[in-house]
Amino acid sequence: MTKRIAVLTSGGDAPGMNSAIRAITLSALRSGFQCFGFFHGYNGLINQEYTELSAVSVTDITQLGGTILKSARCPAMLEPAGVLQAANALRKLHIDVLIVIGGDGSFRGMQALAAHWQGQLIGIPGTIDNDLSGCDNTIGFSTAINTATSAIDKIRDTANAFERVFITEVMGRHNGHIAYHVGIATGAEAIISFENCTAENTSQVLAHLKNAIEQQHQHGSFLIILAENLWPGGAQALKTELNSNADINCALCVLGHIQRGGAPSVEDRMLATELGIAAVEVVNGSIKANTEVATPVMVGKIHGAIVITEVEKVLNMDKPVSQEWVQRYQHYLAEQ
Ligand SMILES: Nc1ncnc2c1ncn2[C@@H]1O[C@H](COP(=O)(O)OP(=O)(O)OP(=O)(O)O)[C@@H](O)[C@H]1O
Ligand SMILES: O=P(O)(O)OC[C@H]1O[C@](O)(CO)[C@@H](O)[C@@H]1O
Repeated sequence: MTKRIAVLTSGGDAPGMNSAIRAITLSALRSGFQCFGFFHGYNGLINQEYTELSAVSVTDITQLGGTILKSARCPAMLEPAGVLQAANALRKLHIDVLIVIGGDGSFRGMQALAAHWQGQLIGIPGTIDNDLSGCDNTIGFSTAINTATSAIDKIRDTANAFERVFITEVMGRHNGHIAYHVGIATGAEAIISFENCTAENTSQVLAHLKNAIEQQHQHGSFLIILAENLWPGGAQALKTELNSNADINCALCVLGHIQRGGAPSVEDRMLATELGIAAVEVVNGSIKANTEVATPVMVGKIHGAIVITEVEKVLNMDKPVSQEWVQRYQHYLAEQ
Protein backbone atom coordinates (compact mmCIF):
# COMPACT_ATOMS: atom_id res chain seq x y z
CA MET A 1 0.00 0.00 0.00
CA THR A 2 1.19 3.53 -0.80
CA LYS A 3 2.45 5.36 2.25
CA ARG A 4 0.58 8.50 3.25
CA ILE A 5 2.89 11.28 4.45
CA ALA A 6 1.53 14.43 6.09
CA VAL A 7 3.32 17.67 6.90
CA LEU A 8 2.46 20.66 9.08
CA THR A 9 4.21 23.89 10.05
CA SER A 10 3.88 24.88 13.71
CA GLY A 11 4.93 27.59 16.17
CA GLY A 12 6.46 30.79 14.82
CA ASP A 13 6.60 30.73 11.02
CA ALA A 14 10.12 30.88 9.61
CA PRO A 15 11.36 31.93 6.16
CA GLY A 16 12.28 28.77 4.28
CA MET A 17 9.40 26.62 5.55
CA ASN A 18 7.91 26.69 2.03
CA SER A 19 11.09 25.26 0.55
CA ALA A 20 10.83 22.37 3.02
CA ILE A 21 7.16 21.77 2.13
CA ARG A 22 8.09 21.75 -1.56
CA ALA A 23 10.99 19.36 -1.05
CA ILE A 24 8.92 16.97 1.08
CA THR A 25 6.09 16.95 -1.45
CA LEU A 26 8.24 16.42 -4.53
CA SER A 27 10.41 13.77 -2.84
CA ALA A 28 7.36 11.96 -1.46
CA LEU A 29 5.68 11.87 -4.88
CA ARG A 30 8.90 10.66 -6.49
CA SER A 31 9.06 7.83 -3.90
CA GLY A 32 5.50 6.83 -4.83
CA PHE A 33 3.97 8.18 -1.59
CA GLN A 34 0.87 10.35 -1.19
CA CYS A 35 1.45 13.70 0.51
CA PHE A 36 -0.92 15.82 2.61
CA GLY A 37 -0.60 19.15 4.36
CA PHE A 38 -2.44 20.10 7.56
CA PHE A 39 -3.23 23.81 7.94
CA HIS A 40 -2.62 26.07 10.96
CA GLY A 41 -0.17 23.84 12.81
CA TYR A 42 -1.63 21.23 15.14
CA ASN A 43 -5.03 22.96 14.91
CA GLY A 44 -5.45 21.63 11.37
CA LEU A 45 -4.62 18.14 12.55
CA ILE A 46 -7.14 18.25 15.38
CA ASN A 47 -9.82 19.77 13.10
CA GLN A 48 -8.85 17.62 10.09
CA GLU A 49 -8.28 20.71 8.00
CA TYR A 50 -5.95 19.48 5.28
CA THR A 51 -5.23 19.29 1.58
CA GLU A 52 -3.55 16.75 -0.66
CA LEU A 53 -0.26 18.21 -1.89
CA SER A 54 0.70 17.81 -5.54
CA ALA A 55 3.56 19.09 -7.66
CA VAL A 56 1.26 21.93 -8.73
CA SER A 57 0.44 22.95 -5.15
CA VAL A 58 4.12 23.49 -4.37
CA THR A 59 5.05 25.28 -7.59
CA ASP A 60 6.48 28.80 -7.15
CA ILE A 61 6.52 28.75 -3.36
CA THR A 62 10.20 28.38 -2.53
CA GLN A 63 10.80 32.13 -2.83
CA LEU A 64 7.93 33.04 -0.49
CA GLY A 65 8.22 33.96 3.18
CA GLY A 66 5.67 32.59 5.66
CA THR A 67 4.21 29.15 5.01
CA ILE A 68 1.53 28.10 2.52
CA LEU A 69 0.18 25.72 5.18
CA LYS A 70 -0.13 28.62 7.66
CA SER A 71 1.26 28.33 11.16
CA ALA A 72 -0.23 28.77 14.60
CA ARG A 73 0.18 28.03 18.26
CA CYS A 74 -2.33 25.37 19.32
CA PRO A 75 -3.23 25.48 23.04
CA ALA A 76 -5.42 22.36 22.63
CA MET A 77 -2.27 20.24 22.18
CA LEU A 78 -1.23 21.13 25.71
CA GLU A 79 -4.20 19.14 27.03
CA PRO A 80 -4.40 15.31 26.91
CA ALA A 81 -7.79 15.53 25.14
CA GLY A 82 -6.29 17.59 22.31
CA VAL A 83 -3.42 15.15 21.83
CA LEU A 84 -5.91 12.25 21.68
CA GLN A 85 -7.99 14.11 19.08
CA ALA A 86 -4.86 14.71 16.99
CA ALA A 87 -3.83 11.03 17.24
CA ASN A 88 -7.36 9.91 16.30
CA ALA A 89 -7.33 12.22 13.27
CA LEU A 90 -4.06 10.66 12.06
CA ARG A 91 -5.60 7.18 12.43
CA LYS A 92 -8.84 8.19 10.73
CA LEU A 93 -6.99 9.67 7.76
CA HIS A 94 -4.68 6.61 7.57
CA ILE A 95 -1.56 8.76 7.83
CA ASP A 96 1.63 6.68 8.13
CA VAL A 97 4.15 9.49 8.64
CA LEU A 98 3.80 12.99 10.14
CA ILE A 99 6.53 15.54 9.45
CA VAL A 100 6.46 18.58 11.74
CA ILE A 101 8.40 21.71 10.80
CA GLY A 102 8.77 23.93 13.87
CA GLY A 103 10.63 24.69 17.06
CA ASP A 104 11.05 23.00 20.44
CA GLY A 105 7.37 23.39 21.41
CA SER A 106 6.27 21.77 18.16
CA PHE A 107 8.66 18.91 18.87
CA ARG A 108 7.12 18.45 22.33
CA GLY A 109 3.83 18.10 20.49
CA MET A 110 5.36 15.21 18.49
CA GLN A 111 6.49 13.56 21.71
CA ALA A 112 2.98 13.83 23.12
CA LEU A 113 1.56 12.30 19.92
CA ALA A 114 4.04 9.43 20.02
CA ALA A 115 2.40 8.14 23.19
CA HIS A 116 -0.94 7.70 21.38
CA TRP A 117 -0.05 7.04 17.74
CA GLN A 118 2.20 4.35 16.32
CA GLY A 119 3.12 6.09 13.04
CA GLN A 120 6.48 7.61 12.14
CA LEU A 121 7.15 11.14 13.46
CA ILE A 122 9.90 13.27 11.94
CA GLY A 123 10.81 16.83 12.94
CA ILE A 124 12.48 19.46 10.80
CA PRO A 125 14.00 22.39 12.76
CA GLY A 126 12.21 25.56 11.67
CA THR A 127 12.38 28.66 13.85
CA ILE A 128 14.16 31.98 13.53
CA ASP A 129 15.49 31.56 17.08
CA ASN A 130 18.07 28.85 16.20
CA ASP A 131 17.54 27.38 19.66
CA LEU A 132 17.50 23.68 18.75
CA SER A 133 20.42 21.33 19.22
CA GLY A 134 21.02 18.55 16.69
CA CYS A 135 21.63 21.09 13.94
CA ASP A 136 24.00 23.98 13.27
CA ASN A 137 21.18 26.21 12.05
CA THR A 138 17.41 26.08 12.08
CA ILE A 139 15.42 27.05 8.99
CA GLY A 140 14.65 30.79 9.16
CA PHE A 141 17.63 31.86 11.25
CA SER A 142 19.75 32.96 8.29
CA THR A 143 17.00 35.13 6.81
CA ALA A 144 16.16 36.63 10.21
CA ILE A 145 19.73 37.68 10.95
CA ASN A 146 20.18 39.07 7.45
CA THR A 147 16.95 41.05 7.76
CA ALA A 148 17.89 42.37 11.20
CA THR A 149 21.42 43.21 10.08
CA SER A 150 20.21 45.16 7.09
CA ALA A 151 17.70 47.07 9.27
CA ILE A 152 20.36 47.89 11.88
CA ASP A 153 22.79 49.07 9.18
CA LYS A 154 20.13 51.63 8.27
CA ILE A 155 19.69 52.55 11.91
CA ARG A 156 23.46 53.11 12.05
CA ASP A 157 23.21 55.70 9.27
CA THR A 158 20.64 57.83 11.05
CA ALA A 159 22.28 57.23 14.43
CA ASN A 160 25.58 58.46 12.97
CA ALA A 161 23.95 61.53 11.47
CA PHE A 162 22.50 62.49 14.87
CA GLU A 163 25.43 61.13 16.91
CA ARG A 164 22.85 59.17 18.81
CA VAL A 165 22.74 56.29 21.24
CA PHE A 166 20.30 53.77 19.77
CA ILE A 167 18.72 50.69 21.34
CA THR A 168 17.50 48.03 18.90
CA GLU A 169 15.51 45.13 20.32
CA VAL A 170 15.76 41.85 18.43
CA MET A 171 13.82 38.58 18.73
CA GLY A 172 15.10 35.25 20.02
CA ARG A 173 12.58 34.44 22.72
CA HIS A 174 15.00 33.28 25.45
CA ASN A 175 18.41 33.07 23.78
CA GLY A 176 20.90 35.36 22.13
CA HIS A 177 21.67 33.64 18.82
CA ILE A 178 20.03 36.48 16.88
CA ALA A 179 21.33 39.20 19.24
CA TYR A 180 24.96 38.05 19.02
CA HIS A 181 24.96 37.38 15.29
CA VAL A 182 23.48 40.76 14.37
CA GLY A 183 25.40 42.56 17.11
CA ILE A 184 28.69 41.29 15.73
CA ALA A 185 27.66 41.70 12.09
CA THR A 186 26.69 45.34 12.62
CA GLY A 187 29.65 46.17 14.86
CA ALA A 188 27.29 47.18 17.64
CA GLU A 189 28.99 48.86 20.59
CA ALA A 190 27.04 46.74 23.09
CA ILE A 191 25.07 43.52 23.10
CA ILE A 192 22.77 42.88 26.03
CA SER A 193 21.48 39.35 25.96
CA PHE A 194 20.66 36.35 28.16
CA GLU A 195 24.26 35.23 27.98
CA ASN A 196 25.67 38.34 29.68
CA CYS A 197 22.73 39.82 31.55
CA THR A 198 20.53 38.25 34.22
CA ALA A 199 17.86 39.55 36.56
CA GLU A 200 20.56 39.73 39.28
CA ASN A 201 23.06 41.92 37.44
CA THR A 202 20.95 44.47 35.56
CA SER A 203 22.11 47.38 37.72
CA GLN A 204 25.74 46.39 37.07
CA VAL A 205 25.02 46.10 33.34
CA LEU A 206 23.39 49.53 33.40
CA ALA A 207 26.39 51.07 35.17
CA HIS A 208 28.84 49.48 32.73
CA LEU A 209 26.74 50.56 29.79
CA LYS A 210 26.70 54.13 31.07
CA ASN A 211 30.52 54.11 31.39
CA ALA A 212 30.96 52.63 27.93
CA ILE A 213 28.62 55.19 26.37
CA GLU A 214 30.38 58.08 28.12
CA GLN A 215 33.79 56.90 26.95
CA GLN A 216 32.94 55.91 23.39
CA HIS A 217 30.16 58.21 22.32
CA GLN A 218 32.10 61.36 21.60
CA HIS A 219 31.50 61.93 17.90
CA GLY A 220 29.50 59.07 16.57
CA SER A 221 26.73 56.67 17.23
CA PHE A 222 26.53 54.00 19.93
CA LEU A 223 24.40 51.00 19.04
CA ILE A 224 23.00 48.73 21.72
CA ILE A 225 21.48 45.41 20.60
CA LEU A 226 19.03 44.21 23.22
CA ALA A 227 17.50 40.71 23.28
CA GLU A 228 13.72 40.64 23.73
CA ASN A 229 12.09 39.34 26.95
CA LEU A 230 15.18 40.24 28.97
CA TRP A 231 15.26 43.72 30.43
CA PRO A 232 12.82 44.21 33.32
CA GLY A 233 10.06 46.41 31.90
CA GLY A 234 11.32 45.92 28.35
CA ALA A 235 13.37 48.05 25.98
CA GLN A 236 11.42 51.20 26.84
CA ALA A 237 12.41 50.75 30.50
CA LEU A 238 16.10 50.52 29.56
CA LYS A 239 15.77 53.73 27.55
CA THR A 240 14.07 55.47 30.48
CA GLU A 241 16.67 54.20 32.96
CA LEU A 242 19.58 55.39 30.81
CA ASN A 243 17.88 58.74 30.61
CA SER A 244 16.92 59.17 34.25
CA ASN A 245 19.98 57.51 35.86
CA ALA A 246 22.65 58.74 33.51
CA ASP A 247 21.14 61.57 31.49
CA ILE A 248 21.71 59.61 28.28
CA ASN A 249 19.10 60.20 25.61
CA CYS A 250 18.62 57.33 23.26
CA ALA A 251 16.33 56.36 20.44
CA LEU A 252 14.62 53.00 20.38
CA CYS A 253 13.57 50.60 17.65
CA VAL A 254 11.86 47.26 18.30
CA LEU A 255 12.43 45.22 15.13
CA GLY A 256 9.72 42.68 16.00
CA HIS A 257 8.03 40.51 13.39
CA ILE A 258 9.91 42.12 10.49
CA GLN A 259 12.54 39.52 11.43
CA ARG A 260 10.15 36.65 10.63
CA GLY A 261 9.07 37.88 7.20
CA GLY A 262 10.50 38.36 3.76
CA ALA A 263 11.91 36.17 1.04
CA PRO A 264 14.06 33.40 2.50
CA SER A 265 17.82 33.70 2.08
CA VAL A 266 19.64 31.29 -0.22
CA GLU A 267 21.00 29.51 2.88
CA ASP A 268 17.51 28.95 4.27
CA ARG A 269 16.13 27.72 0.94
CA MET A 270 19.05 25.29 0.56
CA LEU A 271 18.88 24.04 4.14
CA ALA A 272 15.10 23.60 4.02
CA THR A 273 15.29 21.76 0.71
CA GLU A 274 18.00 19.41 1.98
CA LEU A 275 16.14 18.69 5.22
CA GLY A 276 12.84 18.13 3.40
CA ILE A 277 14.49 15.60 1.09
CA ALA A 278 16.28 13.99 4.04
CA ALA A 279 13.01 13.58 5.96
CA VAL A 280 11.52 11.62 3.05
CA GLU A 281 14.73 9.62 2.71
CA VAL A 282 14.31 8.57 6.34
CA VAL A 283 10.84 7.32 5.39
CA ASN A 284 11.90 5.41 2.27
CA GLY A 285 14.94 4.03 4.08
CA SER A 286 17.62 5.53 1.86
CA ILE A 287 19.22 7.24 4.87
CA LYS A 288 19.45 5.79 8.35
CA ALA A 289 20.68 7.01 11.71
CA ASN A 290 24.15 5.81 12.76
CA THR A 291 22.72 4.29 15.89
CA GLU A 292 19.32 2.95 16.90
CA VAL A 293 16.97 5.90 17.41
CA ALA A 294 13.46 5.99 18.85
CA THR A 295 10.65 7.96 17.20
CA PRO A 296 10.19 10.91 17.06
CA VAL A 297 13.43 11.93 15.37
CA MET A 298 14.70 15.20 13.93
CA VAL A 299 16.72 15.63 10.75
CA GLY A 300 19.33 18.39 11.02
CA LYS A 301 22.55 19.43 9.36
CA ILE A 302 25.80 19.51 11.32
CA HIS A 303 29.09 20.46 9.63
CA GLY A 304 27.61 19.80 6.20
CA ALA A 305 26.21 16.35 6.98
CA ILE A 306 22.63 15.23 7.57
CA VAL A 307 22.24 13.99 11.13
CA ILE A 308 19.26 12.11 12.56
CA THR A 309 18.76 12.74 16.29
CA GLU A 310 16.09 11.56 18.70
CA VAL A 311 13.80 14.46 19.58
CA GLU A 312 14.22 13.48 23.24
CA LYS A 313 17.95 14.26 22.92
CA VAL A 314 17.34 17.45 20.94
CA LEU A 315 15.10 18.76 23.70
CA ASN A 316 17.46 17.75 26.48
CA MET A 317 20.53 19.43 25.02
CA ASP A 318 21.22 23.16 25.06
CA LYS A 319 22.61 24.99 22.07
CA PRO A 320 24.32 27.93 23.75
CA VAL A 321 25.67 30.97 21.95
CA SER A 322 29.43 30.59 21.44
CA GLN A 323 31.14 31.52 24.72
CA GLU A 324 34.03 32.93 22.71
CA TRP A 325 31.74 35.52 21.18
CA VAL A 326 30.20 36.34 24.52
CA GLN A 327 33.64 36.87 26.06
CA ARG A 328 34.88 38.93 23.15
CA TYR A 329 31.95 41.32 23.44
CA GLN A 330 31.92 41.31 27.22
CA HIS A 331 34.61 43.98 27.47
CA TYR A 332 32.09 46.58 26.35
CA LEU A 333 30.30 46.00 29.61
CA ALA A 334 33.35 45.32 31.75
CA GLU A 335 34.65 47.52 34.58
CA GLN A 336 36.42 50.50 32.98
N1 LIG B 1 4.46 20.24 25.97
C1 LIG B 1 3.73 20.21 24.84
N2 LIG B 1 2.91 19.17 24.59
C2 LIG B 1 2.17 19.12 23.46
N3 LIG B 1 2.19 20.08 22.50
C3 LIG B 1 2.99 21.13 22.69
C4 LIG B 1 3.81 21.26 23.86
N4 LIG B 1 4.50 22.42 23.79
C5 LIG B 1 4.12 22.99 22.62
N5 LIG B 1 3.23 22.23 21.95
C6 LIG B 1 2.55 22.52 20.69
O1 LIG B 1 3.45 23.09 19.76
C7 LIG B 1 2.98 24.40 19.40
C8 LIG B 1 4.14 25.28 19.05
O2 LIG B 1 4.96 25.46 20.19
P1 LIG B 1 5.63 26.89 20.50
O3 LIG B 1 4.56 27.91 20.51
O4 LIG B 1 6.45 26.71 21.73
O5 LIG B 1 6.50 27.18 19.22
P2 LIG B 1 7.83 26.47 18.70
O6 LIG B 1 7.49 25.22 18.00
O7 LIG B 1 8.78 26.36 19.86
O8 LIG B 1 8.32 27.49 17.59
P3 LIG B 1 9.06 28.90 17.80
O9 LIG B 1 10.29 28.62 18.61
O10 LIG B 1 9.37 29.35 16.43
O11 LIG B 1 8.09 29.80 18.47
C9 LIG B 1 2.15 24.83 20.57
O12 LIG B 1 1.22 25.84 20.26
C10 LIG B 1 1.45 23.54 20.95
O13 LIG B 1 0.39 23.28 20.07
O1 LIG C 1 4.51 35.81 16.91
P1 LIG C 1 4.37 35.53 18.36
O2 LIG C 1 3.42 34.43 18.64
O3 LIG C 1 4.16 36.77 19.15
O4 LIG C 1 5.76 34.94 18.87
C1 LIG C 1 6.92 35.70 18.98
C2 LIG C 1 8.05 34.75 19.28
O5 LIG C 1 8.20 33.86 18.19
C3 LIG C 1 9.52 33.93 17.69
O6 LIG C 1 9.53 34.85 16.63
C4 LIG C 1 9.93 32.58 17.20
O7 LIG C 1 9.98 31.71 18.27
C5 LIG C 1 10.34 34.44 18.87
O8 LIG C 1 11.57 35.00 18.47
C6 LIG C 1 9.38 35.42 19.48
O9 LIG C 1 9.65 35.58 20.87
